Amino acid sequence: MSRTAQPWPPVPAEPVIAHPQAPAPGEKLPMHYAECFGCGDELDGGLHMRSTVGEGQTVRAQFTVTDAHQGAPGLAHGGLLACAFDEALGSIVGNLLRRPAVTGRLETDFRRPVPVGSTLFIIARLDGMAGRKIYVSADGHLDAEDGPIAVQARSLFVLVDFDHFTTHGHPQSMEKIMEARRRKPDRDWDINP
Ligand SMILES: CCCCC/C=C\C/C=C\C/C=C\C/C=C\CCCC(=O)SCCNC(=O)CCNC(=O)[C@H](O)C(C)(C)COP(=O)(O)OP(=O)(O)OC[C@H]1O[C@@H](n2cnc3c(N)ncnc32)[C@H](O)[C@@H]1OP(=O)(O)O
Repeated sequence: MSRTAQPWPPVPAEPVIAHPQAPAPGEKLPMHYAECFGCGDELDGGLHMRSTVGEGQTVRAQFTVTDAHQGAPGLAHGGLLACAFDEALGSIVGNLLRRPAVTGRLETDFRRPVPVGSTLFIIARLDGMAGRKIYVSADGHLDAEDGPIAVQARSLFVLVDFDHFTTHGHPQSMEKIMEARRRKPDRDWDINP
């Protein structure tokens, strides 16, 4: 149970309808961009997270805390934990809706210390949708899928179209992700919703 007093979603929301070609439960999800700090395989210092679709519109992700992730001695830095949740929540939105979206708001409750060497088993879910706003949340269980909850997060993602990335990002980065999409057209996303 969250310690946050506000209801969730904070506005009247409809159930989120997953894309008809969304990956099925059990499917492992690919990285969405090789230079993504959360999932990319080209950044030595990245989190290298991978996720899998779970039952009932959920995504499961794991994040193992190393010495490189410390804030307090021997404990994970809270900002990095928030990043791991942003990744898991972005993954559920991007992969189950197959539409581009960005994080508008992310709130975290840190309920237990997360030591170096431990693994957070994150389960993310789609909570509701209101226009372009997608509400999602996640629990992070310590060291096992049924371990105690150490971190919880709630987030608002806002659907955007691809112009968002061409307008605000770097053209060469966008070309890189578009090339990867061309190589796997079955994994293409719906754009310009
Ligand atoms: C990241 C994807 C890369 C490209 C790949 C494409 C597809 C992805 C597919 C798979 C992805 C798989 C994994 C992804 C993993 C990780 C993802 C990480 C995601 C990030 O790490 S991403 C970086 C951080 N993120 C930003 O860099 C956003 C900066 N920001 C903006 O770009 C604008 O701010 C924007 C676009 C958010 C909204 O701007 P806008 O002009 O389009 O729309 P507007 O302002 O009208 O907001 C519309 C409605 O949302 C409400 N709203 C907005 N913000 C709110 C807030 N904070 N609190 C409460 N409500 C809020 C408004 O109140 C309004 O509500 P209403 O409609 O009811 O009036």
